[in-house]
Amino acid sequence: MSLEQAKQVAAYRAVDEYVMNNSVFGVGSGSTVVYAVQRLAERVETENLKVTCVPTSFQAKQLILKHNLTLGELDTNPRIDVTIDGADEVDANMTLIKGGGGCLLQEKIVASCSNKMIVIADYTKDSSKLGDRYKKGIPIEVVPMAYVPIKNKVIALFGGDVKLRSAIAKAGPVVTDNGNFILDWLFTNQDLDWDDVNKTIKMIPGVVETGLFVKMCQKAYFGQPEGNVIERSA
Ligand SMILES: O=C(CO)[C@H](O)[C@H](O)COP(=O)(O)O
Repeated sequence: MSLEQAKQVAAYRAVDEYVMNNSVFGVGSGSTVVYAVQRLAERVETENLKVTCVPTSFQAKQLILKHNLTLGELDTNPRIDVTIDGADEVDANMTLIKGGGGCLLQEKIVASCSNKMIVIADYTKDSSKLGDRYKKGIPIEVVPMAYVPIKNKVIALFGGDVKLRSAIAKAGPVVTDNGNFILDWLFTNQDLDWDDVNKTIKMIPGVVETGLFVKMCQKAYFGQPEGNVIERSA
């Protein structure tokens, strides 16, 4: 079974188990979420479900519109029943690294407004400790004018290295949906207290959000190479 099929089985399982009629659904971002929205669209069609979808990015909004699902926003739907999102890595304590796709800020806002946050991922995201498998570091969204001092402060506080994320189809840095830059912090100490790290980095002026999701996710589904799905709960 391919990696794509592993993503699909995890996404389908989560949507089948968690999305209910007359509910508000937070739509995460990334390649795995594409399968979740596909499955939701099938269920809306066949079961005539009424679901309002709140996006976590430009990509998520486009997915919702493409499938003719009902688009909502936090102004009108400040409480979300369940958000289903991908992750770059999930550790044994259900701490997540998110933001590989650069959408961490809106993803964290929507997750923070959700009664439940469910992660869907293929088996390569399942780790014991953060950094075991995901080698691109922890994303930090920053106000552009502050990226150099923030980079220096993170290194002074916690070590490792920090890279400004470069765009691929554009010269220069990635600019997020919110007009900010992304720093990727390549940490070397895997035994840090991630709750403390998250809070400390967030206090640096100019930091908008970190890709550390601590105590936010209740359940993760990992699609396996054999086609089965492994579940982990917080
Ligand atoms: O956090 C994210 C985007 O900001 C994604 O959820 C994360 O990068 C996983 O993406 P994919 O499902 O493509 O592996």
